[in-house]
This record gives sequence, C-alpha cells and structure tokens, in this order.
Amino acid sequence: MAKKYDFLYKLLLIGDSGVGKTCLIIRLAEDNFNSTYISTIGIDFKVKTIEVGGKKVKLQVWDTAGQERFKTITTAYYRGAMGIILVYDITDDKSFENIQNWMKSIKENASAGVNQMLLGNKCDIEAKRKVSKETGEKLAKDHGIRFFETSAKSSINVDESFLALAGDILQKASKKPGPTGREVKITSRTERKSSKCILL
Ligand SMILES: Nc1nc2c(ncn2[C@@H]2O[C@H](COP(=O)(O)OP(=O)(O)OP(=O)(O)O)[C@@H](O)[C@H]2O)c(=O)[nH]1
Repeated sequence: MAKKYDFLYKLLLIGDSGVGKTCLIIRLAEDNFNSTYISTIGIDFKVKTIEVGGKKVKLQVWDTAGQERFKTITTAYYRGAMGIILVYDITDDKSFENIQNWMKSIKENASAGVNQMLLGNKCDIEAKRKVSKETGEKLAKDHGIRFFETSAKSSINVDESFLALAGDILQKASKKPGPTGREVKITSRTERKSSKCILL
C-alpha cells in the first residue's frame, strides 16, 4: 500500500506538569479542549498529517509527563525526536524559570542540533499573566529558537506553531531555502489518530 505521507517527523513536548502539553496536542490532533486535568502518566502520542511546502508531513507528537517522577522514562524519548517543544504557562512564573532546566535536559539527552521551539501557553488568561510576552521572546531569542504564545483553550497559535516547527525541520533537512512554516497552510484536518503507549 502506498504511503500516505512524504515525511514522518517525531516531535516531543516537554515542560512542567500542568502547563498544558496534553491540551496542546489534543487541540492540534483533534481540535478539541477539555478543562478536566488528568496528569499524563509516562508518555503518550497522537498523530496529525499536515502539508508543508507541498509535502505531506505526518507529525507523530509525543506527550511527556511533566512530573519529576517520570523523568527517567521521558528523557529516554528525547534522542529519537526531530523537534522538541518546550512549554511553560504564562500564568506560572515557576514553569518559566524551569525552562532553563528543561533546556539542560535537552542538552544532556537529545541529539545535537535538534530543532527546538518555546511556547508560552494559556495566553487566553491575560488577567493572571505572570510572564510577559517580551520575557518569553527574549529567552527564545537568546537560544536562537522560535517562540509563540499559545492557547490550547482558545485555539491560538497551535496549528501555526507546529507548522512553523515542521517547516524548520523540512528546511533544515533539504538544506535549501523553502517556505517558512508561517506561510504554509494546513491542508489536512482529516487524518487524526491517537495511540496510547504508557510505560508503567
Ligand atoms: N485557560 C487555559 N487552560 C489550559 C490551557 N491548556 C491547558 N489548560 C488547563 O491546564 C490544565 C493542565 O493541562 P494539561 O494539558 O493536562 O497539562 P500537562 O502539561 O499535560 O500536564 P502533565 O501531564 O501533568 O505534565 C488542565 O486543567 C487544562 O484544562 C489553555 O490554553 N488555557
């Protein structure tokens, strides 16, 4: 049977517990949101096929548990990732401070030169904001990585950020100038699948 995609990109979301990693993936893969908080146990993934620069790219997005007790399990998945998405909660300054630790963990566990992106999630709750957009932007700039403020709840910048990262990976792989992720349109919202893979 012919493959339904040109490339398969493995992406990984990391960040403190409760910042909204699972909700971002559910918004991306199922265009849905649930305010009930069920903390991830171990690791899980969902897939979504998008079109980037005329190519069908299947995103396999791995959701890691933010809790410290799962660290040994989750860091084992860093090596196979082509893109790592660091997530903090704009209403929780501790989750932003911890991004430094998550970055350290990438250095220790991921492949050198892995594409990275920083997301400040929950930007729909402006009244409770603790981390300014400029602060987030500066950290990303200092590390030469992309930055978006997102809301899984209000569907702000979720598709856009994943498209941008996929565009970066594609461009890096082809090593020639191509369209940036921002310019690329999602052409498929139909192929959405999920799979559980809990390692406990
Ligand atoms: N207002 C708002 N709430 C959000 C948003 N994203 C997630 N939440 C809420 O934040 C809580 C935690 O979300 P999760 O996606 O489970 O967080 P997580 O980072 O996967 O947490 P762990 O699995 O413990 O690592 C849930 O109650 C969500 O409903 C958002 O964009 N806006």
